[in-house]
Amino acid sequence: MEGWRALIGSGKAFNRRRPVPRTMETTMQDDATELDQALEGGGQLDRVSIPPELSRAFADATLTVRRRALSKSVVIGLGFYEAFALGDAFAVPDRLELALTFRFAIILPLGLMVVCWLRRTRCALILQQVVACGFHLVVVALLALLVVLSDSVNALGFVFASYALLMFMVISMALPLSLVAVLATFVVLIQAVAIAHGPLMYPALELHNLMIAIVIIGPATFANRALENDRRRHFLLMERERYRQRLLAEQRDMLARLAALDPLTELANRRGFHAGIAGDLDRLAPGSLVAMAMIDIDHFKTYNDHYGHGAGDEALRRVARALREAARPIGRVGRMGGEEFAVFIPGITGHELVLYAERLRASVQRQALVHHHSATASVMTISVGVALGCPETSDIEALFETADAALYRAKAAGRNRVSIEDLTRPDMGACRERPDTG
Ligand SMILES: Nc1nc2c(ncn2[C@@H]2O[C@H](COP(=O)(O)OP(=O)(O)OP(=O)(O)O)[C@@H](O)[C@H]2O)c(=O)[nH]1
Repeated sequence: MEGWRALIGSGKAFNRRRPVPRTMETTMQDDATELDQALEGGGQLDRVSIPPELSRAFADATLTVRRRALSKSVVIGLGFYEAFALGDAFAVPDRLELALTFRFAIILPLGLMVVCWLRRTRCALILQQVVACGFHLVVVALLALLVVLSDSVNALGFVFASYALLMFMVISMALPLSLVAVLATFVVLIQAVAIAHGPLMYPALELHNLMIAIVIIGPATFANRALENDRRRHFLLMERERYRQRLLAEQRDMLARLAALDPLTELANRRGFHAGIAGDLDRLAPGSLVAMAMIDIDHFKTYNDHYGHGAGDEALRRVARALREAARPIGRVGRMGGEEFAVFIPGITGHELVLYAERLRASVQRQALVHHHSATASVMTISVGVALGCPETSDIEALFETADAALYRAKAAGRNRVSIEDLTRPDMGACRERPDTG
């Protein structure tokens, strides 16, 4: 059987592939175009829009990144809060004990609890964002309390620290802009209260508070938006790449199928037919026989000459349909070129073959395609040459050649008939026919 496969070549997969509906390909092209458009839109400040049907996928794809950003911001924030304990001696010398209590007895355990919770929880992202923001706001509130309670002017340094903290939160936590607005409002209000009750009774400080807020919140929001746009662009690029890969694979499949198909009759062409035979041989039970039928339409040239090429094409389609029907369920039909067809019949016995070949011949005659210029009959007919062989002892080339010779004999004997050559006869090979159970 090896020799057969070697001759048939490697195109085995073509026939087994499922046809892809044209609509799927078109849809994927449309999707890729929509993604192109989405990628083109959106500058640094304009939000890069995600097509509505992808918004869920985008949310899922960025969920891990956003969750990680939250716990990272709390961990990094904690590092800063504890490290800056050293500055308390300078900022609030009169409230040093309270400041250290805030940092180590409240902020540290609370922060650790929030980090643990953020890493474990699977609750809605917005809730996690609110909790993480809440933690940072507690820190801002405690610093503000120190400003209020301390008599040291240096305590006002905590106002600046709070704005630095706000900038860090807005940039690092991948927050939605609505939450950024709420967060910023809280920080500004807390600072306003702290300044109003702080150690320096200087009304202009409130104005400074607002100016600092604007200077900090503006660039921080810009950075937040730019990072969000980067996340969106990255997602869209990945999606577009995925669509294009799928489209390419579908187009490759379609090309392979087209390369194996005869466009006129939609039967396998010579290449597809050979590839199909390779698959049939793979599935063949050991010791089984196979047959090849070569089929040629009788007096097709005169049919073309008298009825025209268009009618000839239609006749070829009708013959192909008739053969495909008659060859079922075991035979594989292909168009070898011109008005020549072939049927490969795996797992058939000599006795079955006689009837099978006759069925092929009769199927075309039954079409009753009027052919008044045929020297054989008044309707279109075919001649069939069949070779029965054993894959273990003879090769596919020999089967084709023998079937061709049988076809020649059928033509010479008057056409519209079947001629069978048996390569499994004791003098020609070692295979034996299975007992005919029919
Ligand atoms: N309409 C049409 N005609 C085709 C096509 N391919 C080949 N033919 C014609 O098929 C005819 C084959 O003619 P011949 O090879 O002389 O055979 P024949 O007339 O059938 O004679 P016998 O086979 O000896 O019975 C030629 O006229 C080709 O032009 C095709 O795709 N469409």
